[in-house]
This record gives sequence, C-alpha cells and structure tokens, in this order.
Amino acid sequence: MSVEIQIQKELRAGERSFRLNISFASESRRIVLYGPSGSGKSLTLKAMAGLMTPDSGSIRLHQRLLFDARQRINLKPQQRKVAYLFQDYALFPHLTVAQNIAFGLRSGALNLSRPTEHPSVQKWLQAFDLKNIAGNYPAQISGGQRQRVALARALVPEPDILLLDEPFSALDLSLRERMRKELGELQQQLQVPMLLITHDPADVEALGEVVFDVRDGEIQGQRTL
Ligand SMILES: Nc1ncnc2c1ncn2[C@@H]1O[C@H](COP(=O)(O)OP(=O)(O)OP(=O)(O)O)[C@@H](O)[C@H]1O
Repeated sequence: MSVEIQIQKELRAGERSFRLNISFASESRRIVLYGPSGSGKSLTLKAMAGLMTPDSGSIRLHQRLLFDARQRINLKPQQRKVAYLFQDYALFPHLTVAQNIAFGLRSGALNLSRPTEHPSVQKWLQAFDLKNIAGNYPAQISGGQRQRVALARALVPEPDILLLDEPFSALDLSLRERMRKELGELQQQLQVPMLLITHDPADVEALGEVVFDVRDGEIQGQRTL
C-alpha cells in the first residue's frame, strides 16, 4: 500500500485567499495528518476522495493514478476505491443497520428489502458484531454501534484506503476514548490502510504510525511513532 500526493490549489473567498501546497508520500497503513483548524487537512482529504479538484499536481494510490493535472487524469469519486468516513457518520435515519451497510455496495440492482441476504453485508455484520441489531434504526442504537455501522458501510465496497475526517470530534469524552481504542483494534485486525485527519494529539497517539504536520496549507514535518 502506498500513498503519494503532490497537489496545489488556490482558494479565494472574498478578500481572503488560501494556498494549499501539499506533498507527502508514505507506505504506512496508519497515516495521520495533524494540524490546527484551517490548515488544509480537509481540503487534502477531499482531493484524495475526488471531491475537490486541485489546480496542479498528482495523486497516486497503490500505484494507481487517481489524479494527474498534466495528463488530464481525474477519476470520479466512485472510481477511486476510496472510502470517506464523515465526522457525524451520516447514517440514513430511515434505513436499518443492515440497509445502511448494504447501501455502501452502491449496486443499482441491490434489493434493500433483503439486505442481510447479501454475503458482503453478512460478513460485515458478523465482523463488527452487529448481527443482533441488523434490523434496528440508527436512533435505536448506541454511539459506538453507530460508528461501527458507518465503518462497515464504508468498508463493504472493499476500498483501497479509508479516509477519516476527525472521526471522534462529535462524541463526548468517554465515548471518544472508547471509539478511538476500538478503531485502532479494528484497523490492526483488518489491516485496512487508513488516513486520518485530526487536530487532537490523542488521535495521533492512538492511531498514528506516520504523522505529517500540516500548517498553513503545507506539510511542515514528518514523524514516525
Ligand atoms: N471553498 C473554499 N473557498 C475558499 N476558501 C476555502 C474553501 N474551503 C476551505 N477554504 C479555506 O481553506 C483553509 C483550509 O481549510 P480546511 O477545511 O482544509 O481546514 P482544516 O485543516 O480541515 O480545518 P478544520 O479542522 O477546521 O476542518 C481554511 O482557511 C478555509 O477557510
């Protein structure tokens, strides 16, 4: 597994402008981008996912070119094999746990009325210990279970990398600590490559192997933990 990114982007909002000039490469399965609010972490993650198009540069994931400005390569988000886990998990409230996971398959032919019959959905319900609550709705399960459902939904299409945007920031302190530990353990068990962005040193400590410090739109340092 390897990530190679080298991108530039100029952003303007009224009088303000921001220059993103990010460059890093790593073979690690536990990469953390660490930096204060407004430093350019989310923009970098969005560029990897194909949700923001850089002005110049390239992005390579596992030897696959996702973006290359010179060669005019810009794969669509759904072609990138990249999973994006949003801060609030963004589960569908009107779908059950199993249906939420099945939704991750993005298959047009998928029958959401019988999600548990799909072998991949079964696999993730089992792996994340969610079988007993497969028929429950997000409002009926705990915060920890919600995180696991969101992870299962992200992993069901078998992405090459899991991108996590401040995954614990919306949780209260005790749940945050538990979820952090749980995510670390799940990652070790599944060996899914993960790139996480955060401004919380505790996330770096628990989940980082290679840490890049982001300041003012640039990578200003690199550490291995
Ligand atoms: N669409 C946009 N137009 C103009 N400026 C933008 C746009 N999106 C982001 N920015 C600016 O780019 C900078 C970096 O934003 P980014 O969201 O990447 O920061 P961040 O490090 O993820 O911060 P946070 O932890 O608060 O999410 C900020 O100053 C932001 O105001």
